[in-house]
Amino acid sequence: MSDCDGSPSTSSSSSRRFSLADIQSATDNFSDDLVIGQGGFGKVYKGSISDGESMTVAVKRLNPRSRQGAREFRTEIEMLSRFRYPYLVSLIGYCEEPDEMILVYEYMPRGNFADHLHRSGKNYSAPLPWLRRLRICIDAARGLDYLHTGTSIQPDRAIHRDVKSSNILLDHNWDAKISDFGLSKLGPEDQAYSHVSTEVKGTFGYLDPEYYLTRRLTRKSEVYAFGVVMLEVLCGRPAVDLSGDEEQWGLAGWAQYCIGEGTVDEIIDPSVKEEIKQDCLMDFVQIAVECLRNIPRKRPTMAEIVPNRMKKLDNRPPKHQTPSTVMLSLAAVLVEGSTLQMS
Ligand SMILES: Nc1ncnc2c1ncn2[C@@H]1O[C@H](COP(=O)(O)OP(=O)(O)OP(=O)(O)O)[C@@H](O)[C@H]1O
Repeated sequence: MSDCDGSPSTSSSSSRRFSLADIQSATDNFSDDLVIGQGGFGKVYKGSISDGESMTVAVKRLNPRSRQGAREFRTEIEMLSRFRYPYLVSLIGYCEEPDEMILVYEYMPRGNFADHLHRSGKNYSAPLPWLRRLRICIDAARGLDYLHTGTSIQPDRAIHRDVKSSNILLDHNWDAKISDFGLSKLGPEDQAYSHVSTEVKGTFGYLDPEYYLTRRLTRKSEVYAFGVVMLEVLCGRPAVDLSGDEEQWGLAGWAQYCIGEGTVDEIIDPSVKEEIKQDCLMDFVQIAVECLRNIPRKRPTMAEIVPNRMKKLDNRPPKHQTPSTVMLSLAAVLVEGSTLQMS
C-alpha cells in the first residue's frame, strides 16, 4: 500500500492473491445490487474483504474470453504493483482462475470525476465548485508526473495511455487518484522526447492528433489528454458530445477555437463562472492551451505544469514529496486566483 511520507513500494508481492470464493463472498456472489460501474472489459462491484478487519473494496471482474482483457489484466497488476503512490489508485490484490480474472482495488466512494463534471451516475449530487475542480486536476497532474518521472527510489517511468476524466477517481475527501492502468506502458527513459512506436490506444476525444497520425507515443500525448480534461473542467462538457452542433462535437477543437476568438467567457460552465477570478481563468486557460499544442515538443511536461504553473491554484502540501519539488508551484497559482475558501 502507499505510504504518504515514505517511499512508494515497488514490490509486486504487495498485491494479495484472492481465491474465487473470497471474491464471491466479498461481492455477495457478484450481486447486481453491488454494481458500481461498467467498463469496456466488465463490471465493477463494491465489495467487502476481511483481513483481520473488514475493508471496502472495488472489484473489477474482467470478461475471461476477451484476449484484450487478459492483456489488460496482466498489465494492470504489473503496473499497479510497481507504481504505488498517493495519487494513483491502489491495487489490493487479484484473483486468477481458469475462467476468472478479477482485480481488487481500494474503494473510491465518490466514483469518477467525469460523472461529477457531466452530471451523470449515482455519485453525482451537485455541480462541483471551481476550487474543488482545480484540486482534482492538480492531484491528477501529480499522479501523472510521478508516473512520467519516477523517483530516486522508484526510478521506473511509464505512460498511462488512457488519461480521461472517467479514469480519475475520487475518495471521500474529494482527493483524486488516477486509475485504469490496463493500457499503460513502461518507458521510454527520456521524459520529453523519446517515444515508443505502438498501436494507437486510448479514447476518442483525448487522443493526441500527432500520436494518432504517427503512432509515436510520448509522454506529451498524455499532456494533450490532460489538456482535454482541463477543458472539461472549465466548460463542464464531455470530450466528445454528439448531441449538439457539429462544430461542438469535439471539445478540444471547439474550445480552442473559442479561446482563439476571444470568447472564452461563453464556454465556461455557468455553474462555476461566478467563482473564477480573471487571473485564475487566464492561467488555467493558458496551461490548457499549451498542453493542447499541435507540436508535441511545444507542450510542457507534467513536471513543468505541476510545480511551476499550477502552484497558485492550490496551496495544499503534496501528500508525497516527488522528485520535482516543482509541483508545489502549480499549486500556488490556483489559490490566489480563486475566490473560494475551502478547508
Ligand atoms: N476503485 C474504484 N472505486 C470506486 N469506483 C470504481 C473503482 N474502479 C472503478 N470504479 C467505477 O467503475 C467504473 C468503470 O471502471 P473501469 O475502470 O472498468 O472502466 P472505464 O475506465 O470507465 O472504462 P474503460 O476501461 O472501458 O475505459 C468507473 O468509471 C468508476 O465509476
